[in-house]
Amino acid sequence: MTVHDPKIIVALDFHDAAAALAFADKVNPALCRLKVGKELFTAAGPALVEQLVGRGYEVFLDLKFHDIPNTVAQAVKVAARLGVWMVNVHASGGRKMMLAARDALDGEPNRPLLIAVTVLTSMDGADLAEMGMPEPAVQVPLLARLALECDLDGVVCSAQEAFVLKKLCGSDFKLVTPGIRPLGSAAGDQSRVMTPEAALEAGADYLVIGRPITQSADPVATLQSIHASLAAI
Ligand SMILES: O=C(O)c1cc(=O)[nH]c(=O)n1[C@@H]1O[C@H](COP(=O)(O)O)[C@@H](O)[C@H]1O
Repeated sequence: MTVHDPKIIVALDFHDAAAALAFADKVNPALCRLKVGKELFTAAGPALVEQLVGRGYEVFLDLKFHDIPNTVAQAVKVAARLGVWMVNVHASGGRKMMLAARDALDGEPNRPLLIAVTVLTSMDGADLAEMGMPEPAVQVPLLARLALECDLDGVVCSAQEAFVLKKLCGSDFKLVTPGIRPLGSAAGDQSRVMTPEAALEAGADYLVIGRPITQSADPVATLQSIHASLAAI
């Protein structure tokens, strides 16, 4: 199956480069984009990212930078030079941090999309309340507006917030949604979940899916069946 501009970003949450490359060899860049997060990056580092880019994949480097503005700005600049397609920061790092990150990417010949994590999809209202924050339905739009004002390209949010955010932030503002669970798959540590079909219908631009694909007995068949379910939408 070949998909133009695949909406699925597979989270390569593997322990080592060999497992990640074995997965990358089974699929292809027309079928999915790939995400390298903290586990795999800590194990395999920038060399693995460059290998995936070299194989033609659009890579989302998900290191969720959250630090003082200068540190984050320099980190996203280095990420851009790895040739990644997308990189993220935490919106809760604030306006000055996001503006510094955005400015740092100006002039980079291969500027990746810069997006901000709003509220992690593992968190619910009770988690936020004990940190003195309002519920996701309030906090996510607030952080998404801030990211938009900082001229970021989009946010990471739950698909549960996608419909509201598309109206609030406009159709060009990318909504990247983890916490995607096909019917019947375990939620695990995710709280704000949605099926792939409902997420796309709600306005999500990209669906981040990890364990339901990578831990499936036949990951390629699972990926293709999710694509088939999306094709009708
Ligand atoms: O930035 C992310 O990618 C991210 C943000 C978020 O709010 N929630 C979230 O689950 N993620 C990532 O998305 C992936 C979800 O994986 P699964 O829960 O296995 O589908 C993981 O790699 C997470 O690190």
